[in-house]
Amino acid sequence: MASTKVVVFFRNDLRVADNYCLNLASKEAAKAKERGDTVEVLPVYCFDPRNFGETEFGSPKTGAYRTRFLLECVADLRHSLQSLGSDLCVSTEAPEALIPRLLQSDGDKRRHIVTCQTEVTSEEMAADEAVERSARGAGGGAEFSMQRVWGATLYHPEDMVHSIEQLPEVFTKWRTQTEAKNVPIRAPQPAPAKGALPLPAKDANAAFWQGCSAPLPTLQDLGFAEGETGEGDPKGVLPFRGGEIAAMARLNHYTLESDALATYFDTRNGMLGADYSSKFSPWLAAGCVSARAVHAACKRYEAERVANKSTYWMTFELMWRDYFKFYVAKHGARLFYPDGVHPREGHKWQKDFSALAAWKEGRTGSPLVDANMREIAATGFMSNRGRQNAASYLVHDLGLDWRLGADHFESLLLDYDVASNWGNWHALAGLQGGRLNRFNIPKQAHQYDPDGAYVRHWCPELARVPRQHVHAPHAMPRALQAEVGCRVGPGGDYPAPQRTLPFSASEVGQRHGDLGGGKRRGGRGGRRRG
Ligand SMILES: Cc1cc2nc3c(=O)[nH]c(=O)nc-3n(C[C@H](O)[C@H](O)[C@H](O)COP(=O)(O)OP(=O)(O)OC[C@H]3O[C@@H](n4cnc5c(N)ncnc54)[C@H](O)[C@@H]3O)c2cc1C
Repeated sequence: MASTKVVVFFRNDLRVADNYCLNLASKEAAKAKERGDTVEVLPVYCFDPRNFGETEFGSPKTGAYRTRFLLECVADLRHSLQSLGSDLCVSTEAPEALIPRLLQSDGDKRRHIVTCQTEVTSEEMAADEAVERSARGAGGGAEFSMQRVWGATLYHPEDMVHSIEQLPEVFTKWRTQTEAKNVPIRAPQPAPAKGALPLPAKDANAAFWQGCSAPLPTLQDLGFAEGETGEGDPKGVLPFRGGEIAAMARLNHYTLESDALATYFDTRNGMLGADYSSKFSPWLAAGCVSARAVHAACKRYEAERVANKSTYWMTFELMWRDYFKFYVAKHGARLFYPDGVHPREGHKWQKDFSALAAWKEGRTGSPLVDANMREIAATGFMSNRGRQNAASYLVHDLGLDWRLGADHFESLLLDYDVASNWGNWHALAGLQGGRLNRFNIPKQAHQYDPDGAYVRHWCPELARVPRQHVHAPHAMPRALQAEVGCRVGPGGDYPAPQRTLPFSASEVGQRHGDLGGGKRRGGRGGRRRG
């Protein structure tokens, strides 16, 4: 009798519903059974040591908040797989070390399949190439195939107007083409049926069973200090919990339970509270929910409640997420320019580490930037409005290397996604062509935090600063500073503003006109007010 083994190598697709690799495995298992083969489906998750070291700029590659969230996602996935009659083998080894051991077996006629979600970024691609090399050699003559399945986006590349190689360089062009041609969004698929993912016999495949009975690592096993829990400050927008069940609860909350989706267009530039935006991003990034499942929930909401600009806008935002994935897939790697020199502009980015430290710690003297930087440091989350401003400040006001900012976000963000993070930073740094998106921070602060409620939330030293000074406390007379308990400057309660680069003549129009208004993105055609 022949034997088939299918390894499902999970990474950023930590769910059972609408999981293309699990569906592939269940189909392969059904075919093998039909042929009369013995068949094993071996779901695997590795806390890959490469993800728990340091980045090349010296930040923890995966900070404590995201690690805690990830541990919850993996625990939830294991539980869901068990309820389908399957299990999850967990390891702290690199996948290319573990997976070959799962494939070792006796007998002559063997088929080995390793399936994983297609990745488009360098480190992830290198990891699955290493798995492919080691797994191919492991079976001692077994027939081997590595099956990468596209699953991370709303649109499938095969359905698009153009191939990824021909992706328009500008988001708006891609979006309008996609909408004009009515490119279909595939329907989400259900989880495999109970029993569709057969496990090995209990006395076979010891390496697999060992990984299934292994408890999940703790934060300390993954290198975090004693006492580090990865829990964010309760002042954060939401107590994010990892896993598919929590993702579904949030999806239901934002749509049918609270009707927040119906006003999303008007609230999406907020910074305080749970429902100004969907907060789907951490679950999307870990793959606890697919973009297609979010889209399907929005369509259901439209059918049952209301269809308006807000309900459309959620799909619009998911298209941004898609676009960055496709853009990175087209251009490759992390869009790094190794010496910091952009080939088009010959611009040399600065590396002023004391200014960088002040930005990271939220003591730049610009309250909007500081409040946002303190929020991300305390919780692992920051609103889109905050990210746009904090990034613009680092790049255009301080003139620092954009990669230092992207690296810091990579370390801290709960929703870190390689393409969305590096793609947004790259765009904000003005490296995707077209107009430079420099934000006028004081103007943004007055527009999006008119009463200073947000900056006071994260900068308690501004608590008693009057509304008219809250975004520029340094401009308060000394007597008023003393009266409200906020002395500005060295040795005081709040820092004086850092020295920032002047706006150039060509930016003045943007500063006072263009950039004060709607939510914008980098790149030509980035205007966003509908
Ligand atoms: C410098 C910078 C770095 C960023 N890094 C990341 C990141 O690592 N991971 C990440 O998911 N998003 C990133 N974003 C995009 C955006 O800020 C977040 O997706 C959003 O704030 C998450 O909150 P939400 O789920 O409530 O968003 P909502 O406003 O509710 O949007 C719904 C979904 O649309 C997608 N989306 C919205 N805006 C964008 C965008 N600009 N780019 C890509 N997708 C978008 C996200 O999947 C989001 O969950 C970054 C933006 C900037 C400016």
